[in-house]
Amino acid sequence: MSINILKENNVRNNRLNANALKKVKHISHISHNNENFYTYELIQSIAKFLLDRINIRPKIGIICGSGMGTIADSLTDRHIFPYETIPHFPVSTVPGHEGRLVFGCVNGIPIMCMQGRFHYYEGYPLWKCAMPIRVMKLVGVTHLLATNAAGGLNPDFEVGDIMIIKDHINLMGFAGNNPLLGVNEDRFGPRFPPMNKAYNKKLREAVHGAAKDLNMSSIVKEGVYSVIGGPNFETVAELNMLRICGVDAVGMSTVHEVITAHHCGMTVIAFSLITNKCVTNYDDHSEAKHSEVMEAAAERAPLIRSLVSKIVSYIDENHLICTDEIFSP
Ligand SMILES: O=P(O)(O)O[C@@H]1C[C@H](O)[C@@H](CO)O1
Ligand code: HPA
Repeated sequence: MSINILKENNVRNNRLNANALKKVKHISHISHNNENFYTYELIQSIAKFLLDRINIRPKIGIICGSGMGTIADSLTDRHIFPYETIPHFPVSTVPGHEGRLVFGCVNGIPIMCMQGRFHYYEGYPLWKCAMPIRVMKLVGVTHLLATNAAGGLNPDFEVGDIMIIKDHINLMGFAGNNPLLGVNEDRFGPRFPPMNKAYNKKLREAVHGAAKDLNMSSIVKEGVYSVIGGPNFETVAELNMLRICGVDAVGMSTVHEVITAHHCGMTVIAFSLITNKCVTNYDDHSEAKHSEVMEAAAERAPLIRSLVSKIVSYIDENHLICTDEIFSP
């Protein structure tokens, strides 16, 4: 390669790096600082910013998993806030996560929906990934429905199955990483929140009921979700270890949101769409791919929308029955 071409390449690379740095600086999201700078008052100001601009008061929050953004697209009377237009919000960087808050209605019931979530592997500390849950809380949301794409580890699970999450194993928590790290904000919840009832039993039963009504019981399962930090998919040995530990599906999200929501007294229901079967055998040459995850999500989009719509109606009609499981902040 001639000296001139090398020089041109250098100039070009420097320009690209400078642009990337500018973007990172602009979105100011790369931080591994353990100090949660989202004070109660700052979260209040974000909630006020949103409430000042919408005329609905949602009690139900939804988080769209990878490739499941059509849940938000199907809301009626939508008011959309791209994350970069909301003060102090991080931005989404993952394909299949549009990166906006969508307010609107499902069956006339007001909803606050994250069309795109934040993952630890994007470079955000967990307290930052989970911050929108506290915004939901101060907007008035009492019930959270979290969805995600996950790899199926239980050999009985097929691609396209939906696993209602009955419990989780917080692997990142085992390593000391938790969205509640740092000084506790008592106005959100207690220093040491219990987690044995994180996934509301009545709502889990209601989802089975909804699945039955929709004739989809055969694809709706229940199980334990475990979170890894990502972004790499798991090794064979890691997956075999998780299976021995009782894990049915593995993913890279949701747990930090559920912990934060349960901490501040929200009632939680969550489900995983099984988008790929985990490779637990060295002779199996298939590999997990994000494109496959997105395809499986697109395929199931209509069924997921129907299920979400049933769950939302159930919560709206019955939400008072769950208040015994809420501890007040
Ligand atoms: O946001 P979710 O948990 O649905 O996304 C999963 C985990 C990774 O972000 C990605 C891998 O394909 O999908
Ligand atoms: N592992 C982790 N996260 C995932 C997977 C997986 O197999 N599929 C979708 N998200």
